[in-house]
Amino acid sequence: MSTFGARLTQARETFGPLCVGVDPHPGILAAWGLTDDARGLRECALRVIDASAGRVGVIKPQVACFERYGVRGLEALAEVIAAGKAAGLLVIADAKRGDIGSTMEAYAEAWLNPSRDFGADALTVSPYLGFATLQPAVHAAEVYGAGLFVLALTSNAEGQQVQLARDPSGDCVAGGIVRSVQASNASMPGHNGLGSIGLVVGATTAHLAQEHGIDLVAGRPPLLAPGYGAQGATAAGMRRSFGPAWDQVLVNSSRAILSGGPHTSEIVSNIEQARADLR
Ligand SMILES: O=C(O)c1cc(=O)[nH]c(=O)n1[C@@H]1O[C@H](COP(=O)(O)O)[C@@H](O)[C@H]1O
Repeated sequence: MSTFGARLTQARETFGPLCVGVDPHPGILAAWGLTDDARGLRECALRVIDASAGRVGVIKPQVACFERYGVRGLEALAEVIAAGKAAGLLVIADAKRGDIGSTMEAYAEAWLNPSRDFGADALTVSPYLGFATLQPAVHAAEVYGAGLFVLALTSNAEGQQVQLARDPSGDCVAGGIVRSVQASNASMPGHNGLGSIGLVVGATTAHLAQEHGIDLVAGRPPLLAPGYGAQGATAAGMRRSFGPAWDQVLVNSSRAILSGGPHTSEIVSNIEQARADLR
C-alpha cells in the first residue's frame, strides 16, 4: 500500500500544484441553473470532477456544502468522493474535524477508512483541542495509507488571534503545531517525498511563517494553501511567501474555478488558466 505522501508527490509531479475545491454553494447552483437541492449539488460536483480528471491531481470537496442538504446531501458526498477516486483523483475531505482522542478515533475511521462511505485520501483536521488529540487520526493515516492536513496558519485574518499567540517561552502556537507535524512524519516509516501529515497554510497568510521564524521545509510536510483566487492571493505572491517550501504546496481554488460553469468546457478553461498561472 502506498502512502498518501507518495501518491501526492506523484500527483504533483504529473499535474502541478493546483487542487480544485468542490464547494457547491447555493449561489453557484443558481448561477449554473441547477436546483437548490441534493440533485443539483450532485450534478454540480460531478461536473467539477469531470473537468478535473486528467488535468489536476487533487480535489477537495467542502463537506459543509453537502451537509447543509442533510442525509441526501451526505449521500451525494459519498458518491462524489467515490467518483473522484474512480477518476484517478486524490480526494481531500475538507471537514476540519478535531475532538478529544476517543471521538477523534471515530472521525478518523469515518473519513480515512477506504471501506467506509466517506473514505477519502486525506482529511483536514483542527489541532486546537491540543495536537495530541489528533494522535488516533495520525495512526489511522498510517494504517490506511491516508493523509491529514492540520490547520496551522489559516487563510482568514481572525485565525491569527489564536495561531500567533505566544506561550511563556515566546514560541507561537502555529510554530508548535508545525513542529508536531514534523515529528509525526518522522515517526511514520517509508517517507522519502512529501510526508503524509500535512499543514494548512493559507495562500494569504504564508508570509507570516517567514515573519515568525516558522520552518515549513523541515520534514517536507505537504502544505495545503487555500486563498488563491477568490480570497485574493496571487501566484507570484505565493511563490514569494512560501519561498523554499513552494514545491510542497498544493494550491486550492474553489469559487474562482466553479464561477466558470455551468458547462464542463468552461470549468476546464478556468482550470487550465489557473494551471498556467501557477506553472
Ligand atoms: O482547510 C481548508 O481547506 C481551508 C482552510 C483555510 O484556512 N481557509 C480556507 O479557505 N479553507 C477552505 O478552502 C476553500 C477556499 O475556497 P475559495 O476561497 O472559494 O477558493 C473553502 O472550502 C474553505 O473552507
